[in-house]
Amino acid sequence: MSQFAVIIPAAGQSSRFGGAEKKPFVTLDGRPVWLRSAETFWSRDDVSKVYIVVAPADRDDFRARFGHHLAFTNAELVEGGSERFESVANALARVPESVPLVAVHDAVRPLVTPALINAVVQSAAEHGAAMLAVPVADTLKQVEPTTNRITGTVPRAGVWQAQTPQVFRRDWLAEAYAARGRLTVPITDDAQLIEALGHAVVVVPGSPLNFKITTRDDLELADAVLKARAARRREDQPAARPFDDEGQW
Ligand SMILES: Nc1ccn([C@@H]2O[C@H](COP(=O)(O)OP(=O)(O)OP(=O)(O)O)[C@@H](O)[C@H]2O)c(=O)n1
Ligand SMILES: C[C@](O)(CO)[C@H](O)COP(=O)(O)O
Repeated sequence: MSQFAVIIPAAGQSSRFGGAEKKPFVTLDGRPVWLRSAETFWSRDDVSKVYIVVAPADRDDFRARFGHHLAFTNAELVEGGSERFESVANALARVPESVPLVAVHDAVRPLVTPALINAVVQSAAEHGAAMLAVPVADTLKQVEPTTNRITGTVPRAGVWQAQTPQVFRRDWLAEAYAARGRLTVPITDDAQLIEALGHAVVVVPGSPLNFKITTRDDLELADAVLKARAARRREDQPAARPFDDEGQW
């Protein structure tokens, strides 16, 4: 598997999440959300470095609360920007040219699995650019925001919901970010910039369980998934063998 750097943007304002605690820093089944996302990467032999992007206002608090988690890892803190793509750009500037691939993974997608990461990194190594996504399952409606009235139904054939990781050749991503000023539409994911360069981005089937924590309900869902996974692991363990009369197995 190709070596790759990982950018974990965690510098957003969590406005849809609400509350005092930003969503990457809340505890999810005993561990911070951002840590669950980052450790799935930094435990891998094929990861060169993990760049954790944190808002300047959160930096000191992050170091005080979570700095010990970064010890003995290949993680580095990077300053975030006001937009997600600015946060990614700040980290991308730190990735050496010698690193062939860069994965960008939302800090608030803590349920990503090694199998999903393997699949999307393998595809990016073959095609230059790949991302996880799931086909839209619900009917999509266009809604007028001031009246909440439906103004149309969006054809969903061929429509997929983007996830992360999104993985790219480092040179393509650097070129795309250098050219991002030419885009006049909101930039909500990194693949959009690669598409604008004219490179094909390959979609790799993700999982509905690799969802982004956006609202409080998502946190509750993520907690339930983790508890269900833990219960399944306990069930899959061989039953402890009883000792015989002589205390022998
Ligand atoms: N300026 C930003 C905006 C977002 N992010 C990160 O990008 C990921 C996906 O963004 P999103 O879910 O939109 O997070 P927020 O921007 O915090 O959410 P909201 O739009 O509700 O404020 C999150 O891990 C978020 O921390 C970031 O690093 N820098
Ligand atoms: C990158 C992303 O998670 C792909 O679905 C999404 O675009 C992030 O958007 P957000 O508004 O920054 O959450």
